[in-house]
Amino acid sequence: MFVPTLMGQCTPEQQAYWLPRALDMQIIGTYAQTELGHGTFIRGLETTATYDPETETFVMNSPTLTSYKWWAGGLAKTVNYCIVVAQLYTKGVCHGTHPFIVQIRDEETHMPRPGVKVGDIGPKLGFNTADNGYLGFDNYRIPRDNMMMKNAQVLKDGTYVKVARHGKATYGTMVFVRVLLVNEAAFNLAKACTIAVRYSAIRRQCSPDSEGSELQVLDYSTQQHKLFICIATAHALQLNSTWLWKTFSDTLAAIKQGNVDTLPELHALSSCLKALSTADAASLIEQCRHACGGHGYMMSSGLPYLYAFVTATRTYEGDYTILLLQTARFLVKAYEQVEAGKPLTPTVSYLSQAFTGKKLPWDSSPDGIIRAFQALAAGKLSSTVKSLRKRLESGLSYEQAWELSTIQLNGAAEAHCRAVMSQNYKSEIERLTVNSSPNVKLVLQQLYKVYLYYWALERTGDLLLYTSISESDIFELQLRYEGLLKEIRPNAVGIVDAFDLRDEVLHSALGSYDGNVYERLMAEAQKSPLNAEPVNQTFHTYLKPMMKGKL
Ligand SMILES: CCCCC/C=C\C/C=C\C/C=C\C/C=C\C/C=C/C(=O)SCCNC(=O)CCNC(=O)[C@H](O)C(C)(C)COP(=O)(O)OP(=O)(O)OC[C@H]1O[C@@H](n2cnc3c(N)ncnc32)[C@H](O)[C@@H]1OP(=O)(O)O
Ligand SMILES: Cc1cc2nc3c(=O)[nH]c(=O)nc-3n(C[C@H](O)[C@H](O)[C@H](O)COP(=O)(O)OP(=O)(O)OC[C@H]3O[C@@H](n4cnc5c(N)ncnc54)[C@H](O)[C@@H]3O)c2cc1C
Repeated sequence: MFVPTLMGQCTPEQQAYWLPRALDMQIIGTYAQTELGHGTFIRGLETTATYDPETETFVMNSPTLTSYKWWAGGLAKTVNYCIVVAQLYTKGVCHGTHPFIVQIRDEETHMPRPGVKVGDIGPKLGFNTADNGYLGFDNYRIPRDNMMMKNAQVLKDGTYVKVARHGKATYGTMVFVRVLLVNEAAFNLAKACTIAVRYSAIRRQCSPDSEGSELQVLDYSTQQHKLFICIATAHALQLNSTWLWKTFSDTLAAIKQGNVDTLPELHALSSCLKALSTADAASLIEQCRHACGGHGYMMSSGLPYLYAFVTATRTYEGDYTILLLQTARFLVKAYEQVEAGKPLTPTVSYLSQAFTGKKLPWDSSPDGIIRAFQALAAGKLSSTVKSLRKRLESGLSYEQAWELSTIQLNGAAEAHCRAVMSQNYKSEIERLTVNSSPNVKLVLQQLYKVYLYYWALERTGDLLLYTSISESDIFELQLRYEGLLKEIRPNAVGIVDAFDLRDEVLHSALGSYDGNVYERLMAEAQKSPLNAEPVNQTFHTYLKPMMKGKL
């Protein structure tokens, strides 16, 4: 995040100085925004940068324990510079949070600079190869030029000048990384399902009739139900990530031309897609582990590591709930635009036809299911706005009414995001397979249908509320879903092979291409230090004395 922030928040002159040094690794940096006391609420950060016109420096301070920076990757022992987000004070006025480039260690000795307190935050659920750190300042001075001045400047005399056209321009790196994380979620989920599907083709368990041989566990319908949604979701996330990247690039190009009109929609999209893709990837990776039984619990399966790595993405770069609430803000505004008869931006344009007051007629075709997801999102949004307004009418402030409605707001944002993802999944497959063979088309269509049927069946309660779906429609959809799993089964291993992930990347005894699962599990077990000697010394120190009653 260090380099993208240099690119996004520095003036051209600052970039010319800092970027070559960072890209050449002459300096190593990190992004230190979160503090012990605040991560989500950026405006509540406590680190201060107070401008002193006498010396033309900023004085950095950590006034409280909770103001210590906490979490930045590589901060503890690796980096010598970091981007510090701090409350800017000049001429006695606080201008809110701004980013600064701060040298924290000597470039030769790597010793922390006087006035800098830096260390490691300790072991975590995962990410233990990263030295996430803490950082505090005691009247530590940095040159005025180290304020990142693309979006706001402090002149030599201390005058504050706002440059950016959008109030949240300094949040740009977070938006960029949220966009990248959707791709990251797809990649890691593809790894997990490659491991679990390959293993399920090797693993045999139980024989339906006592005479016959044991079945590959991949032949069980419940196993297919666990795994094929993982494959389908990996594709859904990958295609949505490519689409989101294009939306991001288009917005960035517009911003460079001085047009910030599409930023709110990009923020709403990157927020909900980051939230849903990381949450879905983490829970489906855990599902892949379940699908591998006991061996999935081994570190050598690769799955615990993948889970620990990906579950963090649900939190960092904006917590799941917080980001869905950002999308909800955008949706409530879109609702008001529909009421006022104003035009809508592309990804919410479906709302303009959605508030008919009638249930959408159920249609079980893929397009029909996508329309149903849209109706569901619109229905939830409409009920949420009603709740919000009822609370306002009862005399509550907007903030109070909003807070009480946040469970529903999150539900509406999740439904909206699912509708957007489903629509993109379908249209991207159609776009990308125009020249593909009929077989490739067929398989990809089977996968997106799995995605649509799975989520329709997961949301039958909502569909009953907002569409005319009947009990027999649900029954018919369930049978269709189960039939689809059987159609996919013969190609399942081929489909995950097509992710084209090398054994070195999978790093799994269960998921290697050659399928030598048991040999690899045994070889990995041999690496345990406990296998280095026939009798461990703890036998003599503790067990034997205990057994002889001498402890
Ligand atoms: C290139 C390198 C990265 C590679 C990554 C790729 C793959 C990963 C692979 C491996 C990973 C390895 C290492 C990475 C590990 C960890 C890195 C982690 C880093 C971090 O976590 S950095 C810290 C991130 N912190 C957050 O995300 C904090 C979350 N909080 C916020 O974003 C905001 O504070 C908020 C909660 C959204 C709200 O802010 P606030 O100032 O209070 O504003 P509001 O009053 O709520 O809203 C006002 C207004 O502004 C709009 N808004 C808010 N944010 C944005 C935005 N970003 N852009 C545009 N507009 C925004 C908001 O919608 C409101 O608009 P209104 O019109 O409704 O008023
Ligand atoms: C592995 C990892 C790496 C990280 N790397 C970095 C880094 O390099 N640089 C950096 O600056 N930060 C980093 N972070 C910090 C990360 O960005 C924050 O942890 C994240 O933004 C969440 O903020 P928080 O920890 O303050 O959670 P909190 O905001 O305290 O969240 C706690 C709970 O409260 C809820 N909550 C909070 N506010 C509200 C609200 N307004 N409405 C409803 N619910 C609310 C949340 O949903 C959550 O359930 C990293 C974190 C992790 C786990």
